[in-house]
Amino acid sequence: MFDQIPRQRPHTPLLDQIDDPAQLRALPEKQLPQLATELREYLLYCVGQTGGHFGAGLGVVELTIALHYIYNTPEDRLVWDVGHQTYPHKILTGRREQMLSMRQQGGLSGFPKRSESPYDTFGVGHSSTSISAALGMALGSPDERRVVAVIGDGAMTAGMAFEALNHAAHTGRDMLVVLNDNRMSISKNVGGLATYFARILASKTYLSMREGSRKILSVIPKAWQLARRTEEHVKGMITPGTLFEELGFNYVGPLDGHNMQDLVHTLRNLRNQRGPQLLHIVTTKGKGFGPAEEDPVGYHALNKLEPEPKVQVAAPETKKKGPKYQDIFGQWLCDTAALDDKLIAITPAMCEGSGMVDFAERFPERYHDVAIAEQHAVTLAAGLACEGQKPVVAIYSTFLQRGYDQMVHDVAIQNLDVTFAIDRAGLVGEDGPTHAGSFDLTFMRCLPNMVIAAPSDENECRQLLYTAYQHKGPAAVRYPRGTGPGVEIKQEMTELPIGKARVIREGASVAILSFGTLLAPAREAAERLGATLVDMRWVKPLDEELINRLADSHELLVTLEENTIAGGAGSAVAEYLNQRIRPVPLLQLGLPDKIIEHGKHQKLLAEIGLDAKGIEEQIRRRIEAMGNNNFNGQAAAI
Ligand SMILES: Cc1ncc(C[n+]2csc(CCOP(=O)(O)OP(=O)(O)O)c2C)c(N)n1
Ligand SMILES: CC(=O)[C@@H](O)[C@H](O)COP(=O)(O)O
Ligand SMILES: [Mg+2]
Repeated sequence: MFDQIPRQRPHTPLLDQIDDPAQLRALPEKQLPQLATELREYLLYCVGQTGGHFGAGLGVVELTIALHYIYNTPEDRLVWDVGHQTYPHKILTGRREQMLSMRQQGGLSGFPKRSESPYDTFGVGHSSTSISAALGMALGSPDERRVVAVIGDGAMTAGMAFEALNHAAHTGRDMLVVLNDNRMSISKNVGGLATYFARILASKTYLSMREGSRKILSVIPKAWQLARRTEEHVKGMITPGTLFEELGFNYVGPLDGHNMQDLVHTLRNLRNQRGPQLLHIVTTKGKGFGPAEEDPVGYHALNKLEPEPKVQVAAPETKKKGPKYQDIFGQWLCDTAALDDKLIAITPAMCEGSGMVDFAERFPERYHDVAIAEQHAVTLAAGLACEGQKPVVAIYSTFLQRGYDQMVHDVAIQNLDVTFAIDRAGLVGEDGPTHAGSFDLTFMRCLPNMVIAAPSDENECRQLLYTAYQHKGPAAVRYPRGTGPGVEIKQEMTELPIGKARVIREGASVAILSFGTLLAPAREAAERLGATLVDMRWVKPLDEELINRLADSHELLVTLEENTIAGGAGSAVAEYLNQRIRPVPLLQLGLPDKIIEHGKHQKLLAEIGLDAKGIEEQIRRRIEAMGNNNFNGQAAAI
């Protein structure tokens, strides 16, 4: 057990010999526990240096070694669910010396990524895709290939996982699903499935008998079939794997997921079993690092350790960071719930990240963590709205993609009073493209009945959340990961006019129409260009009266959004301008139509021209392209 995160690279002589799993498979089995110790210590050191996902990887150190030891990876396919637990996998598959580049621009992705390694068989990041992908690989491969999906108890709560289990059983294809049950999602895992798993683990009779039989089994593999027949006779008494058995899987478990010998022997047996197999292992999230075992929520992810101070110096007065947008939402939620008992808040397993811990504690009867079930979260809200409640769905932009049909079919078409608080809108930095909220303005803007707000700062976020909540119909407010520019937040909540923008500065020739939090860099660019600057506030409905006025009095309109340009807020303005008799040149700035890899958020924005300098430069290039003689405006002269 480690209780400190090593700040110097630990001595790992055995691990240093493993540059690929073939070298791992050449080790005598008795050396595997030592390898696990070294791998765990190296993982602690690396994540201490870089930050990133932490507890989940510690929990699968033994499993990762056993899987690569028994399966002929990458020929045999190993598909990880979510993928936040794959740092040990990356270390063992040739990337040990690249780990200090984790989640940095140009460095390793924090999730499996096909372009990064042949051992990363499937790109993940969103949960519950592993069984589907693994089955697809199995059906698309020669029979002799073995395919394994590793899915957590949290990811197993998503409907998609059961869609895949259902089909896998139908096909009867040989495959293994390893259910890594640590009783944790990011928060504690919730729901009937979690309770069911807990009952299995608590069934002492089952465990002692199975433990006993497995002890025999592990040394006499041939007895495996005999014991299974024996077990059939007692199955009536004990129902640990019933759920999966009834779905057509052969259930094996629960197994101690940190017992290397059991894992190796059981996987060796299972590798040769025909048909769909499910191995249920029990692990501890954060295993081997005391503080993470004690606080698996807090150690789900880790910021990189501050370098140890050479000498104790008073920390310089650094600018106090403002609150995170998630906490502005959480505060608004509690304040509004105190005023309106019809408010019910829903999160699909992202309580902490959505800023809802306080709300959950203060209003437990009006708080629903529905587990990893975004589709259900949205339609649950629709059902609540049918009964006159005022549900608020707190959801990351990227995860809302999973509940889009429900947003269309169950909320927008029925014009139900559901408020969507959409966090992580825009680029999210180190989590990369699987987690970026790049598309929500595009996929929501086309829905009838929706109103969509894009606040530009912390106070606007609070006021627009209040306004959207008061609106009697489907309403969305999208805001980014992290903190804002640090404006004063008015406690008083005011209902703002829907579809009305606010002019920030009057200029000439160029008018910048900013949608959301890029208003800060836009302000700098506008001042340098002498341009008009507008905080549009609403993507839908647009402030058409103002757009007309600006189009009549400026030579170039510029839209700005941290959403894909394709179909985004700027496209809404373009569609509106197309109706005018006198056209006006329009420049749409936003996320380009390409995958933007992981890296520091501000650096990524600068690279795509969405920092102040880039915005100004893109506008100047457009002015030049218009031909300065056609452009009499002041901006051309600067
Ligand atoms: C569709 C989707 N929703 C939410 C998340 C956020 N998320 C990342 S990890 C995680 C918990 C996963 O729990 P589990 O599968 O049990 O893995 P563990 O962290 O316990 O190893 C969640 C909710 C996600 N990645 N994908
Ligand atoms: C793996 C996963 O999907 C979550 O852990 C996600 O990375 C959380 O993102 P935030 O750090 O923005 O809450
Ligand atoms: Mg879990």
